[in-house]
Amino acid sequence: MRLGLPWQVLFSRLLGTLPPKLSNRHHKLALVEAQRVLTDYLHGTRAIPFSHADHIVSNSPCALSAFVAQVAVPPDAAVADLRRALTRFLYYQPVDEFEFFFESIGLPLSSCAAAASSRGIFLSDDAPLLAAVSTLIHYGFPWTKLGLLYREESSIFSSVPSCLVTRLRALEALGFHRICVIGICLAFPTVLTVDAEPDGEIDRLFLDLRTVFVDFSLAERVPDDNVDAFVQICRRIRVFYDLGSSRGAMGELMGMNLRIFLELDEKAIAEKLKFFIELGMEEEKVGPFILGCPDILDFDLENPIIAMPEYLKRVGLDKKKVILLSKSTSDQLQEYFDCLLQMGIHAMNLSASLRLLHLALFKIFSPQCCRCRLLYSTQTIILVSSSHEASSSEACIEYGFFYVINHGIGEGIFHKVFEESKKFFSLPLEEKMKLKRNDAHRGYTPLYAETLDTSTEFKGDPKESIYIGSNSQDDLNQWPPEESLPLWRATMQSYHQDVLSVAKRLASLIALSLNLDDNFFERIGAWDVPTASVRLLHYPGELSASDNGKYGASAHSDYGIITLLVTDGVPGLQICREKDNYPQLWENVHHIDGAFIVNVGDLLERWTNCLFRSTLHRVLAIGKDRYSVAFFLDPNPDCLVECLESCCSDSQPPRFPPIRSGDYLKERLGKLGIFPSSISLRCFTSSAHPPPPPTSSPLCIRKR
Ligand SMILES: O=C(O)CCC(=O)C(=O)O
Ligand SMILES: [Fe+2]
Repeated sequence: MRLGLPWQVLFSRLLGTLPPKLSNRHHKLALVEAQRVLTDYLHGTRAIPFSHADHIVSNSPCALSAFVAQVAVPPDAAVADLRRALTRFLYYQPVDEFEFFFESIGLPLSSCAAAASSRGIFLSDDAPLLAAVSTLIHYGFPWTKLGLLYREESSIFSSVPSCLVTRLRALEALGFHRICVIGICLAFPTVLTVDAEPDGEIDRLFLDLRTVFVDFSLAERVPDDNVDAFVQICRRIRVFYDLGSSRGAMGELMGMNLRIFLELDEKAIAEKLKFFIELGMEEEKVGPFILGCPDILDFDLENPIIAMPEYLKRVGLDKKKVILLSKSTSDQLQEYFDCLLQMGIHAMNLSASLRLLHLALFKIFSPQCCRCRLLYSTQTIILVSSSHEASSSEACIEYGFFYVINHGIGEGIFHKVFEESKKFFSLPLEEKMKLKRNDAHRGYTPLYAETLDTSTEFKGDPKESIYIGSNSQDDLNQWPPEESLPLWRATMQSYHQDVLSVAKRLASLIALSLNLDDNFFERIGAWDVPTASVRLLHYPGELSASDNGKYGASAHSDYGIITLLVTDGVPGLQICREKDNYPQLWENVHHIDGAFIVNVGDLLERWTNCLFRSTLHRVLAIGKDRYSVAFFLDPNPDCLVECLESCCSDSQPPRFPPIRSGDYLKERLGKLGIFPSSISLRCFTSSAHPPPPPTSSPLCIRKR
């Protein structure tokens, strides 16, 4: 039976003071002596291992004070008398050892009372608990943190030690070092309670943690003896799962946002997640959403005051326009604002603008949304299904990169293309080389055969690819033998046809956004000779030592009108918005299932006099196999590319002379050095290409 604490002691604890039995000096002395006496008692009399006894007593100051308070000693007693009195007291009135134990492992008084209610008072009566504690301490768990495990999963302390060891070793086998394992267990105590089932909750959690700590090298960013830092990081990760994110689906997004887990406050992260949940966003989507546009975490969501220009910037207005508007009168501002409202940003009360702003953000992911802008990140989403010319032009101006969803191509089709692509790239090299890229620019390019950034000292990008040109010039294409890949040809032809139609619709939207007719490109004959190609790419995960410092695809901009890219979800694609800045700032382009990542090519940049930006991009080699499928839409070689009237003025004269698309592409591809300069450009399209030639080139009088 447990002995209750005397009421005076309980009362004094509540008040945080002790009965004034001893003078201050004596009280301190008594505490030191009590610590010694109790440690000896627990070890010598109660047979607790010495190091445990020491941890227990030296980490339980409250229980120790309460103990001293019960012992009647004359205020001027000598040390020897003090010791004798304490020892005698213990002899007649044994202490509740659990109270000391729970306090020492970091559990508050209230929880230790509850936890101890069903136990006796002697720790040695609970052999499984002592065995579990020994196992954990022996592994390296800090004594004072064991409470984190007990509070959540007290069953750990009745587990068979060999099971605990097996679970700890299983974590090590996944590539986590010991301190990292301890951090994971302290933040996710359940992992010590059951073995991971394949594809079960714990297995999927490990998958994410492995991606973050090992693949994205988070573990290397933390001193390897700092358990607290690992616990904190894991607790920040856990916030996402506790608030609805799916285990097993978050690793890469988390890996791309290491800053959040290294720096931000756990509570602040939780508040941001809850903010969107309260707005009505599905819990499962909130985590990916925030990690997809992490700037949100730096923004004060609770503060309802936001300046109008700031607001306009955040709803996606071009910065230059905002600066102009900031100089306008408040009436003009209001007028402009009303105009924005009519464009679909919802009727709003200014004081509630922030809330609505986030509603607008949230809508991006809601299926019924009619207008989509992702306001905080590099990403803009356009729905192709209705006319969104305003958004498409802002996306092209601001970033040169944006996403397109609701384009009508089902994920099943992407899946098939990736499946066939993987089959092709896994053929023996000699088979693939039989389809080596021909003069019509169709066929296979092996690893290292191309360097997109010709200025780099590293030659040969570690990627392989195959081009498939338009169906109408099918005779120029090169197909793998039907016996080895029976579905290949039909899959690629049908994909080509589907994406061509999306790309043309997108080009119409772009034309509309430039105040041109939606059939502008048709009218000028840009599509007369179909010059569009699908390019399947494979970046091998295993790289050789000589690949050190190389990018899967080195920095480049694409040549043509637009590129529509889909990836298998493995990260790596990055863009640099200001290529002339030093150091260059590279931003990740995240994967969105089923969305095309679209970027503007150099010819569209020339057409628009640099209003639309052909953004520098590259692919990191992250040591993982990566597959992507690009679709390049270019104008027919005879098409004249000259500055659009709507894009120049007296103050903004044309920056580039008019040029035939074919001549431009020929010049650029010539610089790649992979084609004889005499080849006809009629039959091939542009592709991923090296960075622009030096400004001395007549073809490229770039200003940005
Ligand atoms: O693989 C990717 O994500 C990008 C490929 C690319 O930029 C290109 O082929 O031009
Ligand atoms: Fe590219």
